[in-house]
Amino acid sequence: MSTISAEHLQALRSAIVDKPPYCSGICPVAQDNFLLYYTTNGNDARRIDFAKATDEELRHLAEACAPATFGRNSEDVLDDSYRKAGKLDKTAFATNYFPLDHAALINALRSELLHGHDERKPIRLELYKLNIYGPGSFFKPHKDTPRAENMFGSLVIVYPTPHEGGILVIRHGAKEWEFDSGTLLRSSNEPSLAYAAFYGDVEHEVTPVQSGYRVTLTYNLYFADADSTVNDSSVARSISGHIYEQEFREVFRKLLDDPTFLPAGGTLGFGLRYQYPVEKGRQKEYPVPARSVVRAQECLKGSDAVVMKVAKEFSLDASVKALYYEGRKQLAMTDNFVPTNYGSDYGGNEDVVENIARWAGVFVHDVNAKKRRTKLTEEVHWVTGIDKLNQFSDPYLAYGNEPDLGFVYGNMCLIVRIGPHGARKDSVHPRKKKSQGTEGEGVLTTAVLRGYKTLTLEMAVESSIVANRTTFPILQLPTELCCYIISEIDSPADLLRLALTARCLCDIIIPDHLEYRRITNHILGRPLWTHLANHRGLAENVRELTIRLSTHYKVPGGLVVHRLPRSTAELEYAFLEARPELCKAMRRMTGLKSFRWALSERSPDGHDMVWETLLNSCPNLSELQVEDYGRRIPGREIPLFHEWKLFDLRNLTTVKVHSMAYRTLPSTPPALLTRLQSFLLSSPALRSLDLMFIYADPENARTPLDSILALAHWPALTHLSLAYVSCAASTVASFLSRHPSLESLSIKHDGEGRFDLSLLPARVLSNLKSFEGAYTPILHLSRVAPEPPVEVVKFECRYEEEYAGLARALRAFERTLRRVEVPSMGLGTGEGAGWQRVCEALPEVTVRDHRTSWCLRKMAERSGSWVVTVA
Ligand SMILES: O=C(O)CCC(=O)C(=O)O
Ligand SMILES: [Fe+2]
Repeated sequence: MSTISAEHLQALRSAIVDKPPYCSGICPVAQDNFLLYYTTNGNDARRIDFAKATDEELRHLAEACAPATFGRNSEDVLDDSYRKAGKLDKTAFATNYFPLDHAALINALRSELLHGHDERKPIRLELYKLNIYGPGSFFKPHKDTPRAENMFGSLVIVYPTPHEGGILVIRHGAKEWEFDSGTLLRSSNEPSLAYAAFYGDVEHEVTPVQSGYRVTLTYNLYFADADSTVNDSSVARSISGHIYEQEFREVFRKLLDDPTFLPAGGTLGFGLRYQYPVEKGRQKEYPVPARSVVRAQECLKGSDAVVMKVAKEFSLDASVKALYYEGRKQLAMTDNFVPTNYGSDYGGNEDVVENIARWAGVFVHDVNAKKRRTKLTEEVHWVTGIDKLNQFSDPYLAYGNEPDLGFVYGNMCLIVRIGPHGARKDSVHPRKKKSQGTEGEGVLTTAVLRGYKTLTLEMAVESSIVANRTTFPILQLPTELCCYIISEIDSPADLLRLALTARCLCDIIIPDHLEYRRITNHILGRPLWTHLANHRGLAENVRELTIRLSTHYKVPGGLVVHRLPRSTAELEYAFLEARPELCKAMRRMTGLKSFRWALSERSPDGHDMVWETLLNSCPNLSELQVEDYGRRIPGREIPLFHEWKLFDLRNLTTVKVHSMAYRTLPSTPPALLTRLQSFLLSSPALRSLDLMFIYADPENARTPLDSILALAHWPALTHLSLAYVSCAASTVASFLSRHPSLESLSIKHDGEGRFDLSLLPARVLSNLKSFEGAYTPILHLSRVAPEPPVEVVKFECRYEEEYAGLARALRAFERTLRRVEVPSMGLGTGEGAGWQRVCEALPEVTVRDHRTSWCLRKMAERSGSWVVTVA
């Protein structure tokens, strides 16, 4: 563990006391630069020379002015208890003073206000207003309204008209500075103007003028062009800024030389003192912009810039990081913002922040480190605290029974890593060290390595690289190859792990891949379809596309909430309009593997446009999940579900088809089975099958699966879920005997054993881990899977008496059973007592009740002998 004394921290802290967030001074100008022409009634103009203006002339100017307004909540308001001053808009006057003509002033602005990269950027001034503060005029504390993304501050020029008071007070953090233009100008022997320039995010006020007139010109300060820089190295250096920086440098150098200061190395944290932009604005036409901490790092201001500059001079590893909070404690620290909107990838309602730390960064000040048994904890010694300036909150989808929005809170900070005494120049960087080993063990997962090794092998063959091919460092590969490897990785979790091994990978993987791997959108979320259609390279990175019926959706860059049309007719129309755009986007998704669609709209062509697109443009599609909640509308020619081209798709590994399309049809349409049969039988690689068809009379109508199950052989099948089906017991028995690989089996609503397990040979399902079904099949379970690895049983209860039998049947699984789930427990009946019986028979088992958890919780309180989890 690194050590640091309170005095050491204090020494640094006092050396980094806030650098003033403004610059000010006086600037000599030629005698004839003080002229102002202003209109008096819209047509006539008057001339005033501020170098020798009389009181009478100034009073006339004040009378020509309108009362000054100010911005409040994006409105211009007039309120003379807040601001009392006169103003002229820039169309009402002309001056012959142009600040840009005065190199001394501009150089002072650059060198004192701007830092690093920004110091050399060209700046643009925009004249904003003329203000006149007569006796009693003032402007209460405020921040100026930013007028554009590249506006960084304001400049105030004060004419040399005698005045007392009207002091500009600037505040930032707990500090305060004064710019007393009246006194400054009085002290000058040559004709001069006073100036003050400050950052946009600092608070300032003008105290009441006691006597005379204070006349100002205000300017907005912009970067002229964010990408170009001025190649003029003769920028004047501000003496005061220099002294300040020098002091911090000296204190820091002394500490680094001191063998008692972090003898074994360690990490210093600095709260940022200014607010920074983080949006990279990469995806201009798309509403959700990409963010990066690097964007903030490029434009550090004031003391933040000094810390960074000095740390870099000492070759220390210094960078801006993102911090994520658990409650009020910082918990995870990452090299960049981590997209939090992966929903189930983050374990749903589980602790998102903990996962951010585990996957994407390090834990900081982690009180639970022992419990988590993680080595990724980095102790940060905070030199200065973190305030709210750069706080952010990121939404994520929390999956419970219904997806819900959750928020993760975070901030940014500046981190400086320091090496052990004696090797101070080699900064400590735990994560980097890790990835310098063999392919970053423990960070890269098998999927990454698989892609990586395949590639290096291919390269070796192609270019006869023989030596040391398995430790080929990924970062030395040409960018295209790197991208190729990245595109081989499907899992967002793996992508994130790889991204966080190096900043340059982060910049490619997060915005271009991670954000696009899984997309969930409403079909009417058209900006996204257009965006994907226009960006082939990004669309190719989509692996999973979900179109569902909800209000919020995960799209690249974040989550969006769609407001949907109210009426069905409007919705149908909007839907038909949007569908070609969806298809256009899908045509670009050549890497798509999974397509999920929860439908409610019915369409006259059975959505064939969508299925055809999948057939023709998505050769890698292996997963299809369709939930059709649409109703048949009487009198409308709409093809029956089984007629859709959906059933032309082939070679799938996961198929889920739930349809309520037959809710209004009296019985099973035989044609469905022919299409369904050829569809399923041409998917020999099937691993997961989930079928449900509901008919008008769900108690009696069942989908007969005999002909399909008699022929099917899916050697890889592990998951089978069937609802509202029937099949002869002998067919069931032979089908299940042919599928010993099954790990999870669910038979719901089969009308009391129409999918009858009674003839099943003993021990056929020796891999079964999870079973869901009614009472009768559960009674057969212990015979079918006698060496029971069964861990989860879901149960639909129908009669009171069944509980006793259930308790007995489940005892066979006592050793392995972890959970019993009760999907549809009713209230009020004798069920409570029944469940109590089951639970008492299985004291180690968790009972999970999806709907009426309060009922079980009540019982748990009473009995105290069993565990209940609330889903
Ligand atoms: O006149 C000054 O010194 C400051 C004026 C000001 O804060 C403003 O116009 O927003
Ligand atoms: Fe202001």
